[in-house]
Formats: sequence, C-alpha cells, structure tokens
Amino acid sequence: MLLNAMNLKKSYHDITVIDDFSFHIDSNEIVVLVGRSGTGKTTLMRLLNNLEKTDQGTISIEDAVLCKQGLKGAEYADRKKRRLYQNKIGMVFQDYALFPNLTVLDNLLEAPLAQKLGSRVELAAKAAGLLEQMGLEDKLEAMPSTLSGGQKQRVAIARAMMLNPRVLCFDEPTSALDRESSDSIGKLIQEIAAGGTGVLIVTHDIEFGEKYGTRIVSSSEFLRNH
Ligand SMILES: Nc1ncnc2c1ncn2[C@@H]1O[C@H](COP(=O)(O)OP(=O)(O)OP(=O)(O)O)[C@@H](O)[C@H]1O
Repeated sequence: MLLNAMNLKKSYHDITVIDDFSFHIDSNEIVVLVGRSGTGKTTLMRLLNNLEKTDQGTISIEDAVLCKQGLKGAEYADRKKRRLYQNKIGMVFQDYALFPNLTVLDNLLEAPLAQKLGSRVELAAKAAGLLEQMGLEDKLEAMPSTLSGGQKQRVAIARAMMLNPRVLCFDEPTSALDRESSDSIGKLIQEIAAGGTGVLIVTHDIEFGEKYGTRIVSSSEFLRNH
C-alpha cells in the first residue's frame, strides 16, 4: 500500500463532512473520487495534501507519516517529518496555478530549486525530458498566458512530476478541456500510473472516470455510519 488514510474525521463548525472514513491508494492505481457537489471530495484531497488538517485519524505514504491518531484526535508530525510526507505527494490544481510571470521552464524549476533537489543544469535537463514526453518541447520559453488549456494542464502535471511524487492528485483535471484534450490527459495519467505512481482524481466527468480510473470511490462513503 502506498497511501493509507485511516479513520478520518473532518468537521467545519458543526457540519461533519467526513466521519470515520478509511481509504488507500496502491502503486499503479488510478482512484477516481466521485459524488454530489458539497459532499467533501475536495476536502479529502486537501487533507491528504496537508492543505488542511484532519480532526481525527492517521495519514501516511509508505514510511512517511503526516499525522496519527492520538488520545485527543490527530497528532501531526514535526516539520521535518511533515516535509518527508509532503515530498511524496503532489497536486495538480483545477485552475493549474501556474506562475504567470515565469516561463514554462521556470515554472518547472521553481520548487525543485527551492528544495535543492539538484543543480539548475540537472533540473533543466529533467524538465526538458518531461516536457518532451508531454509534447511541449517547443514551449520551454513560452509564458503560460500563451498556452491552451490542455497545454497548461500538461505543464502543471510536468511541474508536479519534477518532485517525483509517489502519489499525484488531480482536482477536476478535465473541467476546462474538450473531449480530445481530456483523452490525451487521460492517457498521460495512465502513463504516470504505469510508472508506479498512485493517482487520485476528483471529477464530475463520469465518462472520463470510468474510462481511465482503475477504481471508483464515492463520497457517499464519507458519512456511511450516519
Ligand atoms: N474552509 C471551509 N469552511 C467551512 N466550510 C467548508 C470549508 N471548505 C468546505 N466546506 C464545506 O464542506 C462541505 C464539503 O465541501 P467540498 O468542497 O469538500 O465538497 P466537494 O464534494 O468537493 O464539492 P464540489 O463537487 O462542489 O467541488 C461543503 O458543505 C462546504 O461548504
């Protein structure tokens, strides 16, 4: 098992969104999270990415523990251990969240340079390889505003892959794309999963989920004990 989340509970004020929900992602899996609007899909993804804190439960990827259940709720690991966890998970946001003032290449280099994962030359070679794999070899020096939606999505995926995540999460990856671009993103996600990465996708696009997912999870399970 790659990612393991056990007995998660999350409330906002007096509204419980997730209650005693356990979940896992294996290597090579493409898990598709579906469900009605407002049922906590984005919340789950944000908990797994440490963008928000779970009230209760345990979350780990391989030997890296983000938090574990203590006597009074989830206890978060110290900063150094959280960083180890964080390095194993990546997220591609719905609006891509590219830096508009940086070229495509610099968008890819920013995080790995900040984390000192290699020299600029080494990382630029890796970035060029990823962009070539995604059919964007001629866009290294382009600014994000000059790219199509599908191209921006690929740059966002390449940027996440620069950090070698074991688990990669996608929030509504096809919402801004036509069917053809969606299919090419689906195939790219399949290639990423075939390389051993675990994938989690939140989507309203059932056709995409059924075509490319290896397992479907419904957010109706978040509150199954109620
Ligand atoms: N920061 C927050 N503060 C208060 N309530 C929140 C917060 N974030 C989410 N919620 C509430 O939690 C519930 C779940 O929201 P969430 O965005 O996770 O649902 P979702 O299934 O991803 O919805 P959608 O499919 O519309 O994106 C909603 O009722 C929402 O209003």
